[in-house]
Amino acid sequence: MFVVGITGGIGSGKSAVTSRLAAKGIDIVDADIAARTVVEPGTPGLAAIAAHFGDAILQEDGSLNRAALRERVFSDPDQRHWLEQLTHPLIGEEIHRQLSTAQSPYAVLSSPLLLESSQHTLADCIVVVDVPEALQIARTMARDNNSEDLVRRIMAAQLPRDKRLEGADIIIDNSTPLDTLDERVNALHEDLLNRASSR
Ligand SMILES: CC(C)(COP(=O)(O)OP(=O)(O)OC[C@H]1O[C@@H](n2cnc3c(N)ncnc32)[C@H](O)[C@@H]1O)[C@@H](O)C(=O)NCCC(=O)NCCS
Ligand SMILES: Nc1ncnc2c1ncn2[C@@H]1O[C@H](COP(=O)(O)OP(=O)(O)OP(=O)(O)O)[C@@H](O)[C@H]1O
Repeated sequence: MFVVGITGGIGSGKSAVTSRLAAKGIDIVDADIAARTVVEPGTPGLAAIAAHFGDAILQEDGSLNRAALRERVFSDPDQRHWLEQLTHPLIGEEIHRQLSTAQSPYAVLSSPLLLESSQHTLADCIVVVDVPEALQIARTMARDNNSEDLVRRIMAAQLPRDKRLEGADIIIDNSTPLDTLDERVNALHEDLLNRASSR
């Protein structure tokens, strides 16, 4: 399977790109979704988080209080590293499992931490969705109702824009209105079909 890694910082527009590729029948594996799967109620992942942070990190129904954990880990790098050493191997297994069932002409692995983690080794080609940082912050604040401070702390845990761009085989500019993205994604899809078939 030809695996296309799609990355970009928080709020850069990875989902905007992958939803358009999914509409063309491309199988999408999303690391953020895999990250949720491995901490669902009843999983060893969630049990380990509750044992480490205490039951106050759970909601009344026993599921993870994601907002509380987000505040916790993005204000304390040690706690973030603890969470990552627990979840990243589990997320990696889930990504492998999902990629192994992919059927489309190429498969997409979308991850905010593709270049920061070993996930990039799974990708035959790396696409970076790029926007200026000010736009990244504005779009994320509008989407998640998070403070600018929290968004900046999350960004500080990710690669800076210039380093991420250095890792790109293909760059998709997502700084213009959403209706202009279709044309760019259509061209990207043709390019990826060609790369996959000529490999
Ligand atoms: C801290 C958690 C509970 C917050 O959950 P929440 O629902 O608020 O956010 P969600 O998971 O949708 O992530 C939103 C965005 O935050 C950024 N982000 C998440 N985790 C990290 C991280 N460890 N380092 C840097 N950025 C991160 C990404 O841009 C991501 O798209 C969650 O992000 C988590 O479990 N993170 C650790 C696992 C991980 O590294 N996931 C990233 C994909 S591999
Ligand atoms: N070109 C655009 N113009 C205006 N708004 C956009 C554009 N692209 C994406 N958005 C909006 O910006 C927000 C972030 O986009 P999206 O959710 O696709 O980013 P993401 O990279 O998947 O983020 P995350 O890493 O947090 O999962 C969303 O609310 C989305 O609707």
